[in-house]
Amino acid sequence: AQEGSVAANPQAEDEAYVCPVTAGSSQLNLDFDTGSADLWVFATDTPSSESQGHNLYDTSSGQQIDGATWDITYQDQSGSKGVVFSDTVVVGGVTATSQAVEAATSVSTQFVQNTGSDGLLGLAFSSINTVQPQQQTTFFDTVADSLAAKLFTADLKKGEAGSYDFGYIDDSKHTGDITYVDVDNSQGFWGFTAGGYSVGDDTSAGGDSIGSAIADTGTTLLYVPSSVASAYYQNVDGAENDSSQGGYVFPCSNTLPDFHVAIGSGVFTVPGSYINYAPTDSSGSTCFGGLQGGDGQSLSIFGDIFLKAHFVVFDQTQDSPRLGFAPQ
Ligand SMILES: COc1ccc(CN)cc1O
Repeated sequence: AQEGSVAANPQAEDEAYVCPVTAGSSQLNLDFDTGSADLWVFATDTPSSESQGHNLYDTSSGQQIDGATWDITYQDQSGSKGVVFSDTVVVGGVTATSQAVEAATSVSTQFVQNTGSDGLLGLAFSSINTVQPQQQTTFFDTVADSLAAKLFTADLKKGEAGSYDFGYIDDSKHTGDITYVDVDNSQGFWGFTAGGYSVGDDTSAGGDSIGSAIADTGTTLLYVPSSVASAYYQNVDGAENDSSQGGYVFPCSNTLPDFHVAIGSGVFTVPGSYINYAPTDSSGSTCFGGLQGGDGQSLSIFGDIFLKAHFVVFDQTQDSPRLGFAPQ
């Protein structure tokens, strides 16, 4: 049975986490994204005007899947599209033979400009893979039956390398028990129900329920209902929701309060220091919040700001999928 571990390297400001992957004969740094289900890469098929500075997948090592194409658009309206090859993909020693590797023939500027990422490796459910006419499986689904245990874990960290493990739980990476909650994968995501929340020294997480949420390693920040974000920033001197900046900003001199949320039988904390995300400009006087209100969409997105404070188990060992959360 297979098992393996790969480093999750933070990009600047923990904007995304990239992991070394071998696809065919090519070494690539891919953004592991539990919010999508396509493994797509910058490739020798990508226009050179769009691929400068990126490691490229050499499509000559793969077998092109005849007639297969893909086209993906993300929440932030970035996206890419292209053709599909079958090749061997290795992550932390775990080998997927005949894995669909989606080679980009067009990539949006956000990805072109982020030369630290050579593509994405989707870890959501294969039901939302965009390849047509035959939908393909994610890396995890491709190897799942060969793993010692049908699960993977994410141990992302603030400002330093963490890891993704496949096929086993490394109990040295978490403290205390793992709290498991049911997953609703009807929309292809690792969906769960978040309970009440609280702010600062009140660790009760007794407030209004946050509701439906997804665990999304491919989203940088933590997006909650606007009422929750508003209640949080009532506790931050000088905070304002500045549409020209894209959300809540505040004087960087603040010490931000912790954010606590009930999930299943547990209460999970995001340190206030994690919510003091980054300065909005080089003067460093105004800072952008790591916790933001959703733009009206119904799902809360528990992105890296939340995930990097915890050890998270993405578990398909049971009859239905579940998520596990533990303090690191
Ligand atoms: C533009 O950068 C990205 C856009 C979308 C995703 C997937 N949530 C990951 C990214 O790194």
